[in-house]
Amino acid sequence: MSPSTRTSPAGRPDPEQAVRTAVACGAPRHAAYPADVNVRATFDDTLPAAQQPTWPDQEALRAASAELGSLPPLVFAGECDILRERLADAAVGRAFVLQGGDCAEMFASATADNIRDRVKTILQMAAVLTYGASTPVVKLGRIAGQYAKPRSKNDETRGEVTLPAYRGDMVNDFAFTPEARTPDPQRLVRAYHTSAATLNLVRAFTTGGFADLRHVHEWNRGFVANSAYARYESMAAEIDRAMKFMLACGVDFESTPMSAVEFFASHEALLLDYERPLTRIDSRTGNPYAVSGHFVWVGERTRQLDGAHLDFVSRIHNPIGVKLGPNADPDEVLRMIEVLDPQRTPGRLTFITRMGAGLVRDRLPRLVEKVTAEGAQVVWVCDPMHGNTFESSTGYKTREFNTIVDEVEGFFEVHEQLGTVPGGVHVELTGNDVTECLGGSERIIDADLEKRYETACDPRLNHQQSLELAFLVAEMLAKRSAV
Ligand SMILES: O=C[C@H](O)[C@H](O)COP(=O)(O)O
Ligand SMILES: C=C(OP(=O)(O)O)C(=O)O
Ligand SMILES: [Mn+2]
Repeated sequence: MSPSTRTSPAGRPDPEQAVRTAVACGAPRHAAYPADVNVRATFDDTLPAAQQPTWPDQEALRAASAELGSLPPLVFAGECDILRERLADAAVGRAFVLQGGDCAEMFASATADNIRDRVKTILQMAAVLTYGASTPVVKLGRIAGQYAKPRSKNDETRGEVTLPAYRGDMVNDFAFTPEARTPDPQRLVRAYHTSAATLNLVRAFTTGGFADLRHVHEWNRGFVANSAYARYESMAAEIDRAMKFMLACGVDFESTPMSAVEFFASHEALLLDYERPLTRIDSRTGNPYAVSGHFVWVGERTRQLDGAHLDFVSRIHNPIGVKLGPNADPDEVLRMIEVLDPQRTPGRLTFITRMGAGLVRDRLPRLVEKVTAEGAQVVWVCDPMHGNTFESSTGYKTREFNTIVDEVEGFFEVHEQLGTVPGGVHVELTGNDVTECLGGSERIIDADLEKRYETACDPRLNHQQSLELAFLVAEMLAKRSAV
């Protein structure tokens, strides 16, 4: 029997063998996947993968992986292609990206109210940013898949007790008991189903009338009606006039994009035991896509050039991101571009920089200069959260609102000086009135943090702080488009 016709024990053509044969015959890597093959077979399992859990039960892991491999995709490859086109616009300043949501989603928090309030917050921010930027805003949730966390320590100690660190609901439970902290592969399957339910509701909210710009604008007027936010009243009034102008011109507010908006799902592609079985061949093109979300990114702790995460995202055709911290080496970043975007496909690659407010003006320019000189047209997105985390005097992991704003300002200044495009912002936020980040016009102080500190990992901007940030970023954008 020739290798290409060898059959699996079930009597069907052996897909893994077909892939091996195609690769051996010199087929390019992406063309090597026959259309009905689960591409898992082709990932390089020998590469080091940082930040993976130690699953105690390998048999249970195999079962969970097989189950994930048989479940339908959460997103359609065609939607990922549309997002890539939107991101291509953001790379050249014809759109602006707003990426936001929880640091760590939790199964128990995937309720209708929580999902609605998060979507509502993002829609409100997007409306303000659209006005400031005078361009469409690409709405990208950290949602429906953000269930795995990299950690700086493997263990957590409380008093005399040391247990494995919480690594996200996809891996273990936040409760501090040995049972809860033991990684359980069935959680991978639960993450899939919770993501499916979340995405279903997100799609309903964003296409079923909830996102009508007239409602969104009314919510924003409610926000500025609070005297704490009076300084944003003039921009809200300008938007009001613009809305009335559109109405007078006969703009149909029932139609797309005034009422049904595009909303995309993203998360960190951290857990390869989740991402690999959820990678599928697009029947239209024969190309592999991660179908766990429209956009996935590789985090600061897992972006090693010879590591399994960059290898994974190099093989999928989704638009992808890589986080870059203050120690990112410009030459390393150029090599990343070669691996991840060899064809220089517009919208394919986003760099999400998280330098810290104190370093952004010093460290970002050399990266942007080198990448630009190379001719790569990436999207530059500012994550002003992850470089600005510290422990409060009361022992909470927190961030200061003004420092977050300062990093975004630094990001805009750098791009202004270099004549390059600030393509978007990436924030950890919730629609709830939590007290996790300090400051903002509500003046949250250290002593407030204990009142509603609900995050399972990093501190999020609450609803009001998120809107306030949107108004401030809109002002920065408006200043830019005015010159
Ligand atoms: O977003 C995630 C955190 O920054 C990351 O998980 C590290 O957090 P840790 O230092 O609490 O482990
Ligand atoms: C872990 C995260 O970020 P980073 O990889 O930038 O630290 C995150 O986005 O939650
Ligand atoms: Mn985080």
